Amino acid sequence: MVNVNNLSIKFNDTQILEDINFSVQNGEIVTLLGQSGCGKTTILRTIAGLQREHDGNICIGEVCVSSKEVYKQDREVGYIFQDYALFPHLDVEENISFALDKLSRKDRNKRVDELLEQFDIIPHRKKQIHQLSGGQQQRVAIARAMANKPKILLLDEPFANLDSQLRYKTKMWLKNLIKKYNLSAILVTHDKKEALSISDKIGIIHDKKLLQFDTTKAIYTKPINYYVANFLAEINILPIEIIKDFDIALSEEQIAIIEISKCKISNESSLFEVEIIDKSFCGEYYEVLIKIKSDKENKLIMIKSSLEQINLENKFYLNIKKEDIQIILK
Ligand SMILES: Nc1ncnc2c1ncn2[C@@H]1O[C@H](COP(=O)(O)OP(=O)(O)OP(=O)(O)O)[C@@H](O)[C@H]1O
Repeated sequence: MVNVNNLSIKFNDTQILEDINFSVQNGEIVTLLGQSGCGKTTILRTIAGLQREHDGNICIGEVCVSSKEVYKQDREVGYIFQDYALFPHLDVEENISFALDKLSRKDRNKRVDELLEQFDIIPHRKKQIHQLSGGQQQRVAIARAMANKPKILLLDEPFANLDSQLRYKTKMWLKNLIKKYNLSAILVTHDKKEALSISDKIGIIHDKKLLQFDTTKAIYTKPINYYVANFLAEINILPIEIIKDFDIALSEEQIAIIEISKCKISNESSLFEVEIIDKSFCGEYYEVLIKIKSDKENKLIMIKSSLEQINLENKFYLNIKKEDIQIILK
């Protein structure tokens, strides 16, 4: 289990992270999501003991490891770097055994053999790193990170260098590995689909703060504000015209949103006759920008539609359900 308590970090007087709090249970996968440069990697580095200057505390299991007191080699953390950080001058076997320098030669060889077998890389044991595919390099990096049987696995953009087929397989494989060994895993990505599909919990970082930290389902269905909602889902902000007609009351701080997938157009009459402003062919569907004809704000609404069932010569309408509308903070 990992607890991050009141973590704040400055680089050269610039505040990067402020008062970050979250915890990861054993067997749990937590993903930190946020735009490039928001501080995700810095959090992983701090937990691993690589970023030593910080305020606040990191606890691993029962032990609170202020970075200066418990060094990285004693933290029981396996870190898989974004570029894998394998040693190019060492072969696969040597890369893995590098992490096991505290063991006797006999025990080290035994553990390397176990890892090569477990991660299905026996045929590659004598290969140099440049002779491996991206997927094989990643397995070597994970084998090295797992060599000392860590309690915590930190993964920085683990799928970034893999093609889409391999991404899917690796995601399932990694999820099973984390659950099998009951690890606390923290994953960093800026890919929201990846985060939703692999995580038990998600944290959204923005403007130095952890805006929301919750189970995947809760954060998706009950985002605390527009930033979180827009980060995780494809949404429309509804124009006042619609809000009034649905008899929804909004305060100054609130907006009404709806997922793009819940917005349809058809020739079936509704209160909202629409016109098409633009459409783009995207293969399986068109992205269609529409506007409610009577909307004086001229707010554009995005929908995805095959446009097949619609006769665009006739009047057509926006069909949405009141129960699909969410009221959130701006
Ligand atoms: N050692 C350092 N010294 C000074 N600034 C740093 C240092 N490490 C990181 N930063 C800065 O801190 C900010 C956060 O960096 P970090 O790598 O944690 O972001 P990130 O969210 O992981 O980004 P990305 O998604 O692009 O990898 C960036 O502005 C970066 O330039």
